[in-house]
Amino acid sequence: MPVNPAHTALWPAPHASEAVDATVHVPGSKSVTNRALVLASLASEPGWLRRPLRSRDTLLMAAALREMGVGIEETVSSSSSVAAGQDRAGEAWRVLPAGLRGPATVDVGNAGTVMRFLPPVAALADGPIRFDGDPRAYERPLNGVIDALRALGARIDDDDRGALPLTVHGSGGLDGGTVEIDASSSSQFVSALLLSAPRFNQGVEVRHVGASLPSAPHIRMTVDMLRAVGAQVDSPESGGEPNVWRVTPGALLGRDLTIEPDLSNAQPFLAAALVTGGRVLIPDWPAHTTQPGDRLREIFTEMGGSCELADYGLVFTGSGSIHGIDVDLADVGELTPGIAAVAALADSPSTLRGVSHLRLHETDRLAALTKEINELGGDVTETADGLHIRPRRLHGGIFRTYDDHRMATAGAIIGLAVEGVRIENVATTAKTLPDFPELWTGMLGV
Ligand SMILES: O=C(O)C1=C[C@@H](OP(=O)(O)O)[C@@H](O)[C@H](O)C1
Ligand SMILES: C=C(OP(=O)(O)O)C(=O)O
Repeated sequence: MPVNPAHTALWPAPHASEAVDATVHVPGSKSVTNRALVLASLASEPGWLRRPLRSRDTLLMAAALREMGVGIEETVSSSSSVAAGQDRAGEAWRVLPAGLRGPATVDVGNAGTVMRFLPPVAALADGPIRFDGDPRAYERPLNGVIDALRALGARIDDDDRGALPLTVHGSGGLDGGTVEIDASSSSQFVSALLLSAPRFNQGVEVRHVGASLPSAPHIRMTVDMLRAVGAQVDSPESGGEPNVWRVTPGALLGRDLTIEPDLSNAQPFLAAALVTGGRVLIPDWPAHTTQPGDRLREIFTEMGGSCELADYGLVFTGSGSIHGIDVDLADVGELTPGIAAVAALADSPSTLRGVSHLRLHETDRLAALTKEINELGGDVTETADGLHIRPRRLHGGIFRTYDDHRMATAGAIIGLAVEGVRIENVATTAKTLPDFPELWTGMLGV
């Protein structure tokens, strides 16, 4: 876990001297925004994304699609068809699909969604598309996407490591068909193949053959969003075979979609209510969603809070007590850092299971959480598939983030309860939540 010397600035994490009582408007979902951008780019007519997330991961996605020829216009919507309040930020993206073409170069940064969702799009383009990214992106698994695309008819040059950098030699179309993949290291392999599949000549049948499959809600999000733009998809949830998805070839509709708030990015704010015995309202929390962050209502309730979901949003209230939890997080792995931070402050031990694949996320999250919480006096041990966390009295110190946005927000949660926590490179939250420091201090009224 190398530390980037350019990112050693220290941010004094605010300590909460009283219970928080705040309303926090959380920006749009990364996962929904980046799927919506891909689907709108593959559609046969223009579409709108309203309240898109503007963060490093989504701006990289938009830039990459533009590089391949798609028009993505920034608009301040004054359309009378937009319901009052729908466009609070006054911002939307109008997506104008066009013939996809190379040569082009895509910078994936360290965005799993960009590095996995776009090679299948590139296979549909006419011309070579080169993919490159952050050093960490070279270490993140991509073999499931590369091998599957080759099996479906694509020509790809890589260095045989099954990872970045690589060039997809698009030939203007892809045969498609049936493919077996092992997606145990990332659900994004499945999502990637499904998202572009309506444009493959034969569509696709994806058969996952690995031992386990993380992040099932994210695959359901892919299936739901495909269906919402007119794709025909068979999935295990709709009565199909387990671990098999089929997408029929066909044209996609351009939609007018308002992006839901990012519920995984709501996590630190809900955690603040839990840790301080306070209350936080997150407006626009969806009544029905495939976002994994919705599981926080149940997980943080078990850890000591209570919540009320109403038309206007979610009110989450802490009780003043924080309890440990024994929980399988395989479906909701991206919530692990925030849960670990709360667990370190609880009144009993926790066991977090089912998340060995987090070792291949933005950083090795199991190692990073163990090291950083223990450096503040904690008692965390790594298991084969998660963490054991025995709460101890913590002290201040530096909390390193390893270029991982969720490490930064985890450190901020601990800082609420522990004086003198300083977070290295809080700016790394720009990956999915550039406004995090302002939202955090705004919530605390400091
Ligand atoms: O499809 C998506 O939008 C995501 C899927 C998950 O990836 P993994 O299955 O690789 O964990 C999740 O952790 C990531 O933050 C977003
Ligand atoms: C794992 C994550 O991101 P990515 O989309 O880069 O995989 C995350 O946001 O927690």
